[in-house]
Amino acid sequence: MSDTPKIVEMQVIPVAGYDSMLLNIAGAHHCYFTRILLVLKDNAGHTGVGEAPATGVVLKILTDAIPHIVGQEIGIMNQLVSDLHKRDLEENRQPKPVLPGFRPWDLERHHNAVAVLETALLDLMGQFLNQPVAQLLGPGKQRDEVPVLGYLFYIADRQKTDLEYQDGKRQEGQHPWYHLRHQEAMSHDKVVQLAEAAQDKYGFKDFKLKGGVLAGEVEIETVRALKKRFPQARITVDPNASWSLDQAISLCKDMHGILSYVEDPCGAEQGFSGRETLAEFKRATGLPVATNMIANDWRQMSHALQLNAIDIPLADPHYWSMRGANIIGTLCNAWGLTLGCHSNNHFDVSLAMLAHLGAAAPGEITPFDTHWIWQEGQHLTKNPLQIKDGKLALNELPGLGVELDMDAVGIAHQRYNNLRHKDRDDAIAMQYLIRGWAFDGKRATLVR
Ligand SMILES: O=C([O-])C(=O)C[C@H](O)[C@@H](O)C(=O)[O-]
Ligand SMILES: [Mg+2]
Repeated sequence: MSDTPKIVEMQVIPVAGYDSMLLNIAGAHHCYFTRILLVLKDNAGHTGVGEAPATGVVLKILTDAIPHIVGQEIGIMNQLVSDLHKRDLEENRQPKPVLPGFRPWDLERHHNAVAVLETALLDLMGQFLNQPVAQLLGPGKQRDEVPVLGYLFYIADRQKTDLEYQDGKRQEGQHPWYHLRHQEAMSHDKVVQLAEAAQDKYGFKDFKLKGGVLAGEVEIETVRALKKRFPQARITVDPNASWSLDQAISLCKDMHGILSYVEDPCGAEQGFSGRETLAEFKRATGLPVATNMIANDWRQMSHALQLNAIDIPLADPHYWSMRGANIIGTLCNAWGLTLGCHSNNHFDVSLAMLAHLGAAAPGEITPFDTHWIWQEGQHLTKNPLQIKDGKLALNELPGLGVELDMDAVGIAHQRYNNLRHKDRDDAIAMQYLIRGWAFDGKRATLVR
């Protein structure tokens, strides 16, 4: 009946890259971060790719899916994606226990497999139709360039560990960013210095500070220092819901004109859900609220919207999926909200995913999060997109516009295979700084 290319091969390739000792509520980033590449080949000679965070669960779901995908036509991509979604739902039907070690990204895991399959299929479909993925989403391509923000972290002293962090040794003619991103940065001045280097290298107009690390008052001072140095910038802080509602209100109520919006300042407490406390925070401070913690699927989103708890959903295509996140963008545009995008450490396939998502978002968007500046230089594709002038510009190619560099993929895959800990666990590096350190979503990482 139909005549679209058939999928002839599906590969699930876990890969690892280097990271800096970035601090967040869950601890310190390990010297390695891990991702999964999903690679589909069709009988028209095209290769479709997607990237997702690497976890054993997602690897298994994808590997189990191979016999269901190979041999199918890309023309039934919607059905292939929804069948995986249904199988995924079956597996996740049992309510998940909320464990004491439950970290922000644990919420998202089981959606990653569906999202990465959809991305690789969209990439194939785009190549078949000779159109960029952005043209296949919702209203089609709305812009050629997508604004991204400078995502800043406090950085711990890697020399207190025996882990294999890169030292970022200064090299003749190299931009200072490549050195600074590996060095300790725990003071306001050091974070401002990081922002200056990132701004100089990538042209950022806006910044986000990852909080939940030091006392809230100290983090707010860092925000003030950033705003003083970059008065035109939109600045936000994200303590990943570690502040109490009262604390969040008292820290932020006088920050109008300094904080443009606040990301997950507080969360569930005393019998109230995070959606309820964010709604109260918004009413009490009048500051716009962004989230990647309490509106991560349609049911959560409906509660968040009914409570008027959020202004900026950070719709990450790695768990909303490209099309799901695009629908959030459409909803934002129609309802007076603003689309943003969450990220985790990622390679350059994900960078292209963010670019296409942003390019297809109708209306105004807030600059997207991306961790790419911490990884830039470790590409897995030929000619990765560049952040210039604080923006990601789409290339002219169809699909996602990426071509894997299989030598680089092979090295990153070998690196993954050699790892003892393959799933993200920020407690490992953190325990070098504080013996026996354990995650507590309500206590800043270093306030122990
Ligand atoms: O906005 C966020 O919550 C994030 O970017 C989540 C990430 O996992 C971040 O906390 C990190 O990289 O440590
Ligand atoms: Mg966040």
